[in-house]
Amino acid sequence: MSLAIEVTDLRKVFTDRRAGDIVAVDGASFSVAEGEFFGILGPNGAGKTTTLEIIEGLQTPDSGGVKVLGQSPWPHDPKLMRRFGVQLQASSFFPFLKVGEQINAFAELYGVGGEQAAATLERVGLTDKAKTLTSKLSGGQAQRLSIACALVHDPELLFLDEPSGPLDPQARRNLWDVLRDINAEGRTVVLTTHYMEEAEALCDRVAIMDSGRILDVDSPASLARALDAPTRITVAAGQLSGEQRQQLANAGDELSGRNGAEIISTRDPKRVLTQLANWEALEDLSVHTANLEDVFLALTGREWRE
Ligand SMILES: Nc1ncnc2c1ncn2[C@@H]1O[C@H](COP(=O)(O)OP(=O)(O)OP(=O)(O)O)[C@@H](O)[C@H]1O
Repeated sequence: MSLAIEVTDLRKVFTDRRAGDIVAVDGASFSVAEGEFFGILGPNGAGKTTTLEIIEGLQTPDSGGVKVLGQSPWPHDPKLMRRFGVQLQASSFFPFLKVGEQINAFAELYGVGGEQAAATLERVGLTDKAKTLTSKLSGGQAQRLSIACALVHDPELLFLDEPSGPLDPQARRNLWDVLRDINAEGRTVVLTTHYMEEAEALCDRVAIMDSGRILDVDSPASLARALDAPTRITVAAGQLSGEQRQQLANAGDELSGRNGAEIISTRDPKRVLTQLANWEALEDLSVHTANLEDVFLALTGREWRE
């Protein structure tokens, strides 16, 4: 397996006149395989952007090492920089340029022809917006244009910082489809996010970051499985008789109640679901298996807040 990125014991401290030293990145190490969809997931201020910008060569670390496609990102090597794309914030577009002009400007910057610019616009579904001013795009369209600009020179590796930050759920899902396709073409994609759902939906592996540290790295499913947490089955309260509740407890299930709901924590969800169906106690049924939120809670002792 070839590595697209290797990060070793990275550390970056900012000195703030008021707050003093802020350790933004505190000994972070991880690697990303070629072709992988990799996420850095963490709450606000975790150090995600700083880590990403160091990898991109936009910031230098105080200590530690980074290799991108086998090379250090500093000092800048134009040959290396051509091999990756960095999604700029949509707000950094020139507001008086039309969509087509904006992507052509990027294409020219990279010495890429207009045909490739048009194909990239098509790729993100913006061909019919080529003559629209960038300032008139919706949030989702602007995000897709910023991805097109980062892709126009056909890079092997794409970096995205909070790509779906301001988007509504539908626009976010459209963007996820675009990102999945980009990764399916064989490109490595690295993104930062504070949306658990986004990390779960897109990433092969996720680095969970908090207070500058990488707490764990694995696939979302493996991280959740490692918790070995019971499945929580919830139904509306008042549907189970005392005898039925006792039967569940005798089988080792834990019962609790909250907000008019009966919560059954079990190691044997199949049996419990069969029992509930037999007892016709399925009103407001929901089944919760451990997810990244539970992983974060287990790793930090804090609830996840988006
Ligand atoms: N240039 C800077 N000067 C001083 N402090 C900084 C600077 N850049 C980042 N920080 C601080 O470093 C810490 C990590 O910031 P960073 O932006 O990397 O986190 P993040 O996980 O990307 O958060 P967010 O999702 O809010 O962008 C924060 O406490 C932030 O305030």
